[in-house]
Formats: sequence, C-alpha cells, structure tokens
Amino acid sequence: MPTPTHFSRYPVFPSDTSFPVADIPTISLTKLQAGSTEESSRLYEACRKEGFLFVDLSESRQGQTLLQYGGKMFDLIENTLTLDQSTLEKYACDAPRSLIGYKRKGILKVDDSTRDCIEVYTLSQDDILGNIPPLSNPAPIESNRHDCRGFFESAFTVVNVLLGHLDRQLDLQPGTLEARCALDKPSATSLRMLLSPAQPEDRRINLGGHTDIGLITLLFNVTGGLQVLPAGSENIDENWRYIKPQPGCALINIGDTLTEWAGGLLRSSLHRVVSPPGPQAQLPRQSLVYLVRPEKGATMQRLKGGSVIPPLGDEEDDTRDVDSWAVWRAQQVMDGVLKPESRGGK
Ligand SMILES: O=C(O)CCC(=O)C(=O)O
Ligand SMILES: [Fe+2]
Repeated sequence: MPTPTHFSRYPVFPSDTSFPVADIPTISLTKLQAGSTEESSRLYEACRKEGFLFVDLSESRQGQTLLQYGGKMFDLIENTLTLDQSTLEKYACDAPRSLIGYKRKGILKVDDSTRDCIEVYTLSQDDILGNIPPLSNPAPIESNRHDCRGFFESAFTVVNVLLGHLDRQLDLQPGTLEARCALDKPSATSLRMLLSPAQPEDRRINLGGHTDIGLITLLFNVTGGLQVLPAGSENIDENWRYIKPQPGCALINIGDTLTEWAGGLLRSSLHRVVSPPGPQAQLPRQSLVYLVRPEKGATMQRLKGGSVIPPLGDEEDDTRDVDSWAVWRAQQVMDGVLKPESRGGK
C-alpha cells in the first residue's frame, strides 16, 4: 500500500470473525529481482491457485519508488474526485466503449435491483506517456502529469518483473509477455482511481463480482472492502473473503486475457467491493487500480510454443481482437446478460 501515513488515517481492519480474511500469499519483489527460483515457483503457484498475491515492495529500490508514487496518486484521487459534479461530468467516459474519464455512481449493475456506488476517474496510460495526442483531464491531474508518468513507469517496472518470471514458468521465450504490453505500445492500459462514500450504516456491495478483463492488475488500497471468492467455493455470500490490505505491498491479480493466453493455467478470480469492515466504513474509501492490457491489435489467441501451455487440440482458437472482445464482455456484464465467474487455474 502507499505509505504508513495513509494507513494511519483510518481505523485498523477489525480482527473479529465476522470479517473473514482470505489467505493470500506474499511474494518478495527483492527475491524475484534476484532471480530466486523458489520465489518464482511461489509466484506461479499463487497465479494458478488464488489468482491473487501480494508483492512486498518495501525492500526493493524500484518497489519503494512505486510506493512513493502510489502515495502521490492517493492524494490525487482525493483532489480529483472531490471536484464538483458538474466539473467532473465534463470528462464523462463513454462506457462500455471506453472507460477513460469520469464514471459517476450508479452506472453499473450490482444485481437486479442495485447499482454500484463508486465514483471512478480513469487515466489513460497512452495519454500520460504521450503514445497518443494528449487528452484533457481535470486540473489536479493536468498539473500533476509528471507524477502520473512516474506512477505508470514504476508500476510497469514491477509488473514486468512478474511477467519475466511468468515467461520462465510458462516456458516462453524471455520477454514474450513484456513485448505484448510494453509501455511505448498503444493499448487500453489505464489507472483507475476509485472513491466510495462513507457508509457506516450500510453493509452493501459497492461494485459487483467481476473478473478483470486484461492481462494483470496491480492494486493499492488502504481500507478493506475488496473481497475474493476463493477457488472451489460456491458463489454465496458466506463464502466471500476480505482481502486485508498489507502495508508496503501491492496486490496483484491475473486477468481474463492472460488466463486465455496461457490456456487456462492461470486463474482470473472473481472479486467484488463491499462496504469497508467495521469502523473503516465511517470514512470514504479510495483505491488505485493499474490495469495492464495488451497492445492494440493483439488477439485472444493462445500463446504457442513451449512445453507448459497446453496445445489447443480440437478447440477453436479465439482470433478475436482483445479490445473488441473486452467491449463485448463489458457490455454483456453491464446489461446483466453475462454472469461473471472465475476462469482458469488449477
Ligand atoms: O477497489 C478495489 O479494491 C478493487 C476495484 C476493482 O476490482 C476494479 O476496479 O477492477
Ligand atoms: Fe477488479
């Protein structure tokens, strides 16, 4: 998570059993950077079994840089999403075609009778890094473009360490996964900044169960509220588990596209956001979600070569373009047609 200062602003995550916590492994970035085969196997196991893991950034220089930028982005969420509604509406996104820009509360279905209660501002990586002509964003973002760039670059540096180990574990040529999402390649990669209002009286779902569409997600939050449905559990309320934020760590989860590319070996897990547990619900909740998507023009086709990813056999290869696939899926989910569920994993 960003810095201890951000943690100290909130009551601690309650320890009573009415807020059951998921068992999520913590992997050391320093050990991965040093090439530890044991840590690499632990990473791969977590990507297959839970689809979620913490990466401890605190001992690594690159990790600490990311923590610092994460802290700055947390301040930016507050400065941006507390602007008045009419200012934010000028940047309204064009969902589901594109989520870049501002999303007000209530656009997404949580279930048949309820809508989401999260405000979101989504920043395009291409915009911040100059892969496309600049877009217009609210003033707090425009005056902090330099820090936004620092966030994207340092977050990708960390993600790239993970992708390098996944190449190795999946018996792919070194650099295979990075080459498909490199920073200078136009893509739908984005940084989602989320803010939910305080909801002390209300134990409700803020963002319905979903899987992330892209390759891999790096997430920072300070208060609880994110929940995962553990592998093998039926989708009923009692089975959902909270993910307890860990200081000095980023939370990572595998997305649908990487699961498809790897022939289902990795797990894209169903997750959702509910009111923060206990006293944490008295304050607004922020979170920062870096969603890595493949380069434009890539397809959903399974990665070939190597001895680990299973060959296709009789199944048909999915030649759809990644971005049109994502828009199609987002529309299905928004309309409540497609019931999201976990994919892949062992
Ligand atoms: O707010 C969170 O903790 C998670 C949000 C999330 O899952 C998403 O934006 O895809
Ligand atoms: Fe998500």
